[in-house]
Formats: sequence, structure tokens, C-alpha cells
Amino acid sequence: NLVPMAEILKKANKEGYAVGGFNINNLEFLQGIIEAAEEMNSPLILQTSEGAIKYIGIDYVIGMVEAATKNTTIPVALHLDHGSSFEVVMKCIRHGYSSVMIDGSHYPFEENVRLVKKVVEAAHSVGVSVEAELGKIGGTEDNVSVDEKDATYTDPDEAVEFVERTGVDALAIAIGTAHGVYKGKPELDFDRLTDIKSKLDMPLVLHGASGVPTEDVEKAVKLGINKVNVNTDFQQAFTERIKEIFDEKPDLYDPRKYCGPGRDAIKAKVKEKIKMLGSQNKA
Ligand SMILES: O=C(COP(=O)(O)O)N(O)CCCCO
Ligand code: NA
Ligand SMILES: [Zn+2]
Repeated sequence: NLVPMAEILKKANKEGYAVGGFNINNLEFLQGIIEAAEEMNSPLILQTSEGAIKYIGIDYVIGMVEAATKNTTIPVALHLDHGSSFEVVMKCIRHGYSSVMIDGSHYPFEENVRLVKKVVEAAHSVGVSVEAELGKIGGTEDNVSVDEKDATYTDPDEAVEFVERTGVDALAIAIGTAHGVYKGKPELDFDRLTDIKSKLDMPLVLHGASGVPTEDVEKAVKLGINKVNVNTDFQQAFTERIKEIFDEKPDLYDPRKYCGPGRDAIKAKVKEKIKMLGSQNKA
């Protein structure tokens, strides 16, 4: 049984820690992530991008997550990451997602407000939580892509107006992170985060956390980030372990012999992230 993301993030905001928004790409990601969270007694936000839903199939996503959470004691939300339209959001809600992101950050402000407001009314009417984004983070992942020159930081005053007019449960902000692998060292605008948090004491979300130094993520959490999205680091952990396996045994052909160790690598990396976010024993 799933819980609304708002519940998980309200507690995180109150107690000053962050919860992982960890993307699932296949069975092994789901198993590695849920096992790590259970062993760390941590709340968890499982999330799928639209690309992952296309790859896995939404019925499989729901079926696998149902199996994964059937006997769990930790609170788990199933969240649509970077929902691109009202229609996709409604499809996920209809299939049983407990939380959705509607990402209107590439639209003009008024259009973003209009779209998000519409999603919030529909989602909240059936107890589903909503995340939106204001400002644009850079990088490319799946079909989410923003040129460096188009990346824009979140304006604190705009953020206040945005939240008042939409009623979102969580706001993804742009303070210098980017999706995917960084080219240079990311420089986070901690003053901007402090300013936004002082004006909006609500759950704030950091996207693009893979490749951000641990101490910078820990500082962002201290300053008020309550959800941290991670995908690339887990994809790299999975892939690097499998490459190692094939270096040792190039003639392997049983997928369990390399996807199993890949799963273990994800699990270990998830535990590191949970420690970084401070959500251990917060279930
Ligand atoms: O913010 C993130 C994760 O970013 P990263 O992969 O840099 O950790 N995501 O939203 C995950 C997937 C994005 C598009 O599918
Ligand atoms: Na990143
Ligand atoms: Zn993202």
C-alpha cells in the first residue's frame, strides 16, 4: 500500500531531513532500492520518468511496486517524475500512483501556473500529491533536456506567488544542479535556497543530484531541501558492476549472473544516499 508523497515530505520538512526520489528503470532497480530503504528503515519515494513507464509498461510498474510494497513497514510513495501533460498525469493517477510531478517549467510562468493548478485540483480531489518545477535545471536525461544557456535559476518571489496560486505540495527549484553527468563541478546557489526556504517553509525538491558532491547535498538538506532526485548514479553503479563482471567472465550468458551483482551495486549506492539525506530510521 502506497502513501501520498505529501505525508512523507511534511515530516521531512518538520524534522529537517530529505527523502530520496529514486528512479526505477527495471526490476533490479526496484528491488535494490526497496531493499536498501527497508534495511535502513527509511521512507522512500519510488519514481518513474515517462521514459521508464514506456520501457517497463505501466501495468508492470504497478504490479512490481505492489509486490515490492506488499509486506513493507516503511512508508512508500509511487511518483510520476517529470510528467509532461495533464493526460499522462491522469493516466498514472488512474493506475494507482500516489504522487505526480507536472513539469511545466519550460512554459511561461502563467502557463505553468494554469497547468499545475489544473493538476492539483484533480490530484488533490483523489488524495494524490503534486510536485511542480519553477526555474529550469540544465542537463539531459530521457526526454528531459535543457541547454546550459536556457537553464534559469528559481526566483524566490515568483516561487511564493507560484505556490500560493497552485497549491502544490512540493516545489522543485533550480539552484545550479543539472540532470545527468556534470561536465564541470556544479556550484549550488545556497543563498538562493536559503532565501526561497525563508519565504516558503514547504517541501523543496532538488533534481539532478547525481554528481553533486556529498557535502553539497548535505548542505542543501540542512538549508531546506526535503526531496532529492537520484537516477544517473544508480544507472552508473549498475552498469559499472556489470562491466566488471564481463571483464572477469566474458562468456557469461545467464542474466542473473550479472544483473544480480548489478542489483547489489544499486542497493549499496542507495544506502550511501540514504545516509547522505538523513532519512535513516525516519520511517
Ligand atoms: O532529477 C533527476 C535525477 O537526476 P540525476 O540523474 O542527475 O541524479 N530526475 O528527475 C531523474 C530522471 C530525469 C529524466 O528522466
Ligand atoms: Na546530475
Ligand atoms: Zn529531474
